[in-house]
Amino acid sequence: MLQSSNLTFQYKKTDRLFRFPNIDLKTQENLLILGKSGIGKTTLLHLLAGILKPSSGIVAVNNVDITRLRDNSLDRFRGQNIGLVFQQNHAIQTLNVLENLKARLFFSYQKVNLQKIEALLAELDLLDCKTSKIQTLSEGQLQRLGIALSVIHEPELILADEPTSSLDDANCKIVLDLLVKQAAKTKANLVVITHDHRIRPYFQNTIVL
Ligand SMILES: Nc1ncnc2c1ncn2[C@@H]1O[C@H](COP(=O)(O)OP(=O)(O)OP(=O)(O)O)[C@@H](O)[C@H]1O
Repeated sequence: MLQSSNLTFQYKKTDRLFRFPNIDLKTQENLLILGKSGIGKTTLLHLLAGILKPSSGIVAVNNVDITRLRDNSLDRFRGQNIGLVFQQNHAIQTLNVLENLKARLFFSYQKVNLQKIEALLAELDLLDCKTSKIQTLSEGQLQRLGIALSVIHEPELILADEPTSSLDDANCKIVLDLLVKQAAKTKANLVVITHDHRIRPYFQNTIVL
């Protein structure tokens, strides 16, 4: 469950104060946040992930107000409860696909379960490249690895930043289907921010910033 209320944010040395609409998602509900470039979508996503601290307001993930957590507790909470899908690939280049997923579980304070990793890789059509180095993967494989890294630890909340904007219609559908399916499997809230209106039909809730 994700809630935010009265969220405002101001970057240091700037005048602009962002005010964001309240969010209240029940278990398994998903949310699409739409808005034009520069409106503050990534800023809001970073507030929901606890990467930025708001100037005011709260963000509660599974009833924990993450704005009140101190650095170590916040890192730990985020590692265990939040999965982030970035536009750019965030895999560790010196590790192969399997090692990246093992590392992700390790940093989430979870036991490394090879069967679980391989099952997810098979679902995302990545099993054949489990020992491949990151720099040898195709764009599509990298994208699917990004999804694998964001869900392997079965987070309560999956946050995705523009996961489809550079994709053609066929790949856009593949990525969205995977995200929605993975979120449903672990009963997670899925929040996607984008300016890509093609993905609107996938979502129960939409906020336009
Ligand atoms: N670290 C920062 N310091 C000062 N201003 C910033 C910082 N990061 C972002 N901004 C400004 O805040 C505004 C909102 O940025 P943000 O990245 O949240 O927008 P966005 O809606 O995600 O845009 P886009 O769709 O282009 O990625 C922009 O005007 C940006 O220049």
